[in-house]
Amino acid sequence: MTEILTAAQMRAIEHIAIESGEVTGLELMERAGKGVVDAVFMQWPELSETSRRAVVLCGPGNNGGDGFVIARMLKAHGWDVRVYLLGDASKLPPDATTNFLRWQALGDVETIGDAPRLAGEADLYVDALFGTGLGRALDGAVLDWVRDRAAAKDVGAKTVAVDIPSGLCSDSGRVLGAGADVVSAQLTVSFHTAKIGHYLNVGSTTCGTLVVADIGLTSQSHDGFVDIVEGARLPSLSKSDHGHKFSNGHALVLSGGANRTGAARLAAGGALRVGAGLVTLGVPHEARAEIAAQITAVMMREIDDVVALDQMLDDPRVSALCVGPGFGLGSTQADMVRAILARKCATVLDADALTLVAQMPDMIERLHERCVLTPHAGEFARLFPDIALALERAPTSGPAYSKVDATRDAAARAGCVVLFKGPDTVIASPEGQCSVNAAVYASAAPWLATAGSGDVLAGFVTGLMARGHAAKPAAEAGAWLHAECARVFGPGMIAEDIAEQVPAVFRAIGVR
Ligand SMILES: NC(=O)C1=CN([C@@H]2O[C@H](COP(=O)(O)OP(=O)(O)OC[C@H]3O[C@@H](n4cnc5c(N)ncnc54)[C@H](OP(=O)(O)O)[C@@H]3O)[C@@H](O)[C@H]2O)[C@@H](O)CC1
Ligand SMILES: Nc1ncnc2c1ncn2[C@@H]1O[C@H](COP(=O)(O)OP(=O)(O)O)[C@@H](O)[C@H]1O
Ligand SMILES: [K+]
Repeated sequence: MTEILTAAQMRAIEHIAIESGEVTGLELMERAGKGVVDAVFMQWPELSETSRRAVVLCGPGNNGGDGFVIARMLKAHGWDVRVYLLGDASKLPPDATTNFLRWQALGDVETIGDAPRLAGEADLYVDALFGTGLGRALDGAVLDWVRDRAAAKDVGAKTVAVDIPSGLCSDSGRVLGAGADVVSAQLTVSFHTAKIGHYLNVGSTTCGTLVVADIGLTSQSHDGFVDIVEGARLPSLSKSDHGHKFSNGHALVLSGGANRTGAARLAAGGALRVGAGLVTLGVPHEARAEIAAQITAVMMREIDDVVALDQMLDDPRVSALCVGPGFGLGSTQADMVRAILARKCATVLDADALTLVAQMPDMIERLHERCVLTPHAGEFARLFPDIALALERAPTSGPAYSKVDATRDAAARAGCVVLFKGPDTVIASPEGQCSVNAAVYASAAPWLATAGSGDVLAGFVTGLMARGHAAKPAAEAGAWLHAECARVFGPGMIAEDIAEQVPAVFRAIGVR
């Protein structure tokens, strides 16, 4: 998996490289500037054909230093470049000072308040105001500029953000301050590796296209780093040539009563498609006929109460459970969730099961390391109201509390894996290992926003756990497959279509 970093982790990597003598800060800044200019010409080849007008906004730190490098390089391409500085040049950090002086030998530096902002005033705006060092909300002349640019309706102009759009917190993808004031970029060029904030919250909608420029730093993996889930790096999902159905696991999906069995059927279909050897729907008596009419390969067993459930769970071949989709919120359902948790079996808790856990104070303690909770934002807020509040409160300073922080805190409290859904799905283990399944940028999967798609995801994760995958890898693989199925199907997809795409997705990633 590819790591994404916090600002502090990036600074540490840079520090180690500089201290070891492998590279100087000035060399890194030069490569960063070149990375941005190369990416601009790659993204907009028409800009390299004739000379253009660039407006470069430089901040008081090293992000501003990158801006001076970019200004110099664009000038070398024959561009008309105007540079605007926020703050006092004498207070720039050393490498930024060097590049400020290099630029000064070529052109003027004006103050930020004078920076052009109206329609037609520039072909390219370079946002080198703040990068990983943003510490508080935009204000003063920068805020005015950002608001004026947003209002300018300047269709021809392009904006490239250096490292991250200014105003966006690089650890959380949240805009600092109570408003939504952030530079809106069509292209963002980050360095070495993407930052967590490029993927979470509004990060992906603010950055435009995200390009990561290699600046020659070596990767330094660390246990605490957050990963992006990638199809090419999933655990093997192939079936053994010599297996039989039971060796691929038996998943039990509990259904609700008559007229609300669709969710459990979607989950069961998902579990079967990802390769569980058998899938049984546990069905209350009143829903038997309804379900029987609508299943074929999925099996059915009547389960009306805890006694019947316990009998089923006495079969050691049942290797994973899914409870929650369309399940109901009555006392029988609550007792069944308790009975399931007592078994310490691989279990996905979704939808109504999450609401039951949130309603019963004793339930959270019963969760265990083989459980996966799959809340959307509303369910998350019911389960972990204080954590959700911290995530909703407008951040006044950076780094802001992020969805990664929230999911890690929730997993630690619950003592199990939490998969916090959304285009930026975050998966965390109680030990703090964390990954993001990012259905954004080129991997966007907007058609997943459809009724029942979460039920299919719960089924995918259950099926993978039934096959023997541990909770976190199953959650990661399930989330990735879910989004990839939606990408393969494309527009017009409904929940029933998701699992149908599994064969194509499996073939594409070499599963056999
Ligand atoms: N790491 C690497 O390997 C490489 C890093 N590189 C580049 O360095 C960038 C990081 O540089 P950085 O650490 O100097 O931080 P940066 O984002 O320039 O801002 C800090 C300054 O802004 C100020 N400030 C903050 N918020 C503010 C606000 N709202 N309003 C007003 N002021 C505010 C803050 O002031 P203070 O909070 O201290 O008062 C401080 O002066 C990184 O994003 C990348 O572009 C590349 O060159 C190559 C390799
Ligand atoms: N815009 C989107 N882009 C990518 N994935 C999305 C988007 N909207 C929703 N999803 C995914 O779709 C699923 C929806 O689940 P959920 O909210 O539980 O819906 P339901 O209860 O209708 O099944 C989650 O896996 C979520 O991550
Ligand atoms: K920036």
